[in-house]
Amino acid sequence: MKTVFICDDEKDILVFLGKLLKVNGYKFEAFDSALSLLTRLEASDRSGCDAVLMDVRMPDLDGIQAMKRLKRRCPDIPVIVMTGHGTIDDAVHAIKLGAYDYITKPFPKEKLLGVLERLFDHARLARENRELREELHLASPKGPIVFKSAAFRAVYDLTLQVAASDANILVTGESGTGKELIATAVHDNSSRKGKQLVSVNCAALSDTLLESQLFGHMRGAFTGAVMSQKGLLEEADGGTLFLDEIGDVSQAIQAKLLRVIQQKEFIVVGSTKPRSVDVRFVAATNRDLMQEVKEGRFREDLFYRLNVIGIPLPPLRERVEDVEPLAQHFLAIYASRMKKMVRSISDEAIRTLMNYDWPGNVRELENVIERAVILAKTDTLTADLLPVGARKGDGLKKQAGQLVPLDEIERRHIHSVLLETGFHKSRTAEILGISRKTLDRKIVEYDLTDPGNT
Ligand SMILES: Nc1ncnc2c1ncn2[C@@H]1O[C@H](COP(=O)(O)OP(=O)(O)OP(=O)(O)O)[C@@H](O)[C@H]1O
Repeated sequence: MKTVFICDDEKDILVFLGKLLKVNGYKFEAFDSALSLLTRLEASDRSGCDAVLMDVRMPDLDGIQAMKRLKRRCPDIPVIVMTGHGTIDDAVHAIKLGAYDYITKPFPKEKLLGVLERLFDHARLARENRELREELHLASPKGPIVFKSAAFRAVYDLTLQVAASDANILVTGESGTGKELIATAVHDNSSRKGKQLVSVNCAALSDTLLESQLFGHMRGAFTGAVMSQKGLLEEADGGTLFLDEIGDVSQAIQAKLLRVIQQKEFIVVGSTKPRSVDVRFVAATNRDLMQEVKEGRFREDLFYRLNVIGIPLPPLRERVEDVEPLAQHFLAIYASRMKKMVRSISDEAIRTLMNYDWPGNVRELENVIERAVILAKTDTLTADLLPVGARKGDGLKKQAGQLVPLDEIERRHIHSVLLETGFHKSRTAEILGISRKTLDRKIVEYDLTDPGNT
C-alpha cells in the first residue's frame, strides 16, 4: 500500500484529503506545516513516504522553498503541489524545481486520484525499465531518428552507409545531439544486429570499476570480488560495444582497449589467460579528441583505431529545421506516456522553440516538451508552458547578434538554471541536458559559485 504525506496549513483540507486517500486504498500522514514535514523526512531516508502532496502557500515556509529542501534531501520522492487559483507561476516554478505535477484548488477528487494513479504507474514503469536495463547492461531502447534538415540527412545517410561495414566508428558532437541514437542505428543496421549492443558510459565509473565492468573479474581478484563476473566485452561478443564519453578514459584503460582492438583478445581482471572476442566498437565523445591527442591525454594509436570512420553530429542550433519535427515527436511520446490528450503545438510556441539556442541540444528540447506536456491543461502546447530557459531564447539570440561570445552565453545560461534550481546540480544537469560530470567541469571553468555556500 502506498503512503502519501500531505502537507497543508488548513486543517479542513488535511481531514478531507486524509479521508479521500484512505477510502481509495492509500496510507497517509498529515502535516500542518512544511517544517514538520521536512523534520519528519529529514529524520530518516524517505521515512516510508511514496509521494508528497503539498500546498504552496503556507505561513512558516512556503511549499516552493520546502520543495527545494526536500529535493536536496530526497530527490526521488515525487511531489504534487497544490496551488491556488490564478497562481500558475507557482506551479511552473515548482515543476521546474522538480515537482511531478500540480493541481489547482479547488479540485474534484477524481482529478487528484487520477494524478496519483498516473504518478505511481509512471514511477513503477520507470523503475522496472531501469532495473531491466541495469540487469541486462543493454543500451536504452531508442525510437526513430527524427530530422528534416539537410545537415542531419547527410549524417543519417553516412550512418547507414558505414553501418554495413565492420569498421570502428567515432561519433562526435555536443552533449545531447544524439550520439547514442546514432550508435544504436549503426548496430541495428549492421550484420551484428542479431547480437547484443552493449553500452557503457566511461565517465560514470571510476577507473577500477570501469576496468572490471569492461573486462570482467575472477573471484578473489580484489577485495569484495566474491564471485567471478563476466565483463561487458564478453556480453558484446559477436555484437557491438558502445563506449560513451571515451574522452574520459584513463591512459591505463586506453592501453587495454587498444590491445582488444588490435589483437581481438583481452585478459579478465585477476586472470593471466587471454580470451578472444569479436566486437565492433562504436565510441562517442563531446570532446575534441584530436586536441586531446595533441595535448597527450589520449593515445594517438587508439584514436586512429576507433576513428576509422568519424560521424560528426551538428548541434541543434545549426539545424533549426529539425526543431519542429523533433518537438512534435516528443509531444506524441510524452502525451501518450502520460495519457494526456495534448495533440498540437501553437505557432507562437514553435517560434519560441525555434528562436532558442539549445545549449543542451535535443535532450534539452525533449525535457522542455516533457515538462510542457505535464503542465498542459488543454489539447495544445502554448508558449507560456515553456520553461524560462526556452523563453530566454530570444534574449540570448539578440545578445549573440551583439557579438557576445558563445561561451559567455553558455555561462549565463548555466548560471541562471543553477540559480533557478537553488544550485541543485543533478537537477540542473537534467534541465540543461548535460551529464553531471560535464556540469561540474563547467562550474569550475566558469567559476560559478553557489551564493548559499559563500
Ligand atoms: N534526431 C533525433 N530524433 C529523435 N530523438 C533524438 C534525436 N536526437 C536525439 N534524440 C533524443 O535526445 C536524447 C539525447 O540523445 P543521446 O542520448 O543520443 O545524445 P548524446 O549525444 O549521446 O548525449 P551525451 O553526450 O550527453 O551522452 C535521447 O532521448 C534521444 O533519444
